[in-house]
Amino acid sequence: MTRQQLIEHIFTKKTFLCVGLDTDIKKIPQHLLGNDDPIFDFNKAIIDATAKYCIAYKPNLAFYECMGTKGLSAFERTVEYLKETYPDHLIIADAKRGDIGNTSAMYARTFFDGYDIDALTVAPYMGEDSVTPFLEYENKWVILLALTSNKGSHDFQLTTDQDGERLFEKVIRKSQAWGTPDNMMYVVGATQGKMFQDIRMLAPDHFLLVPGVGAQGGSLQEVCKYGMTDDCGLIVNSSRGIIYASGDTDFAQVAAIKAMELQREMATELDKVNK
Ligand SMILES: O=C(O)c1cc(=O)[nH]c(=O)n1[C@@H]1O[C@H](COP(=O)(O)O)[C@@H](O)[C@H]1O
Repeated sequence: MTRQQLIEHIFTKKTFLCVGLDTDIKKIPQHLLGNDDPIFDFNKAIIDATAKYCIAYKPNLAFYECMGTKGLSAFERTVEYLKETYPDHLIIADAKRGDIGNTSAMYARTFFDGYDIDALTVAPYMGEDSVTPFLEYENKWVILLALTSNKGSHDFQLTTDQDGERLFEKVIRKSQAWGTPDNMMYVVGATQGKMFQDIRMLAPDHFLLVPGVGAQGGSLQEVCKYGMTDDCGLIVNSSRGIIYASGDTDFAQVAAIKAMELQREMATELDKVNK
């Protein structure tokens, strides 16, 4: 999906919501557990219920890989279902990959050739040659970790070098020589509040993938106030806050309500942008 297509979907549907498919067999409703593929059935119901309120889905690979071949098969079926039924939705594989160049090339082949997924989260800390193999694919996106939502983001990302530059700033500054706003986004946690201002000074045009609203307590209003651009420039993810809002037979309806609530707030924010 191109940047222009992504922007069009956002302004047409009046949403920049990404629903996180962090599907945990221990958390899905009991009544699905007797099915042949409960993880896929759960995902399908969530997708059908929320598709009109979002522009992206983000399955996190950890939740599938921990179940071995069954989990990977559920992941593959979910991706196939999305591509067949909702081809306009961006699919983000949240795998946080990155390794020496020839190994990164294998990860890129897996996600961009094999699964034909639109976007992949990538860790930047092994440097340029660990990231560039992912950038060789047309109309695919690398989403580089910049300033994450968790407490541990203070351990390294917020530390300063002798010139006063923070590590996340160095990541954003240097990586702009590798990719462009047409093929690279940055992860910035919704919990980072005013830090979005600093990010926008360095990356005024890049899309930001913003996890951390809902279960982690980040504020959508604050993210929009400091991070939104004329092109929106934001994809805001919520996983647990939507998919586990009910643990009962009504889980999909309740997920739809939660997604709709976020979509309405997003529509209000998008109305403030001159487009
Ligand atoms: O890369 C990510 O998506 C990510 C980065 C980050 O800084 N924080 C973060 O929570 N995530 C992911 O975003 C999702 C957040 O899930 P919830 O907290 O349940 O909405 C999980 O899949 C996390 O792995």
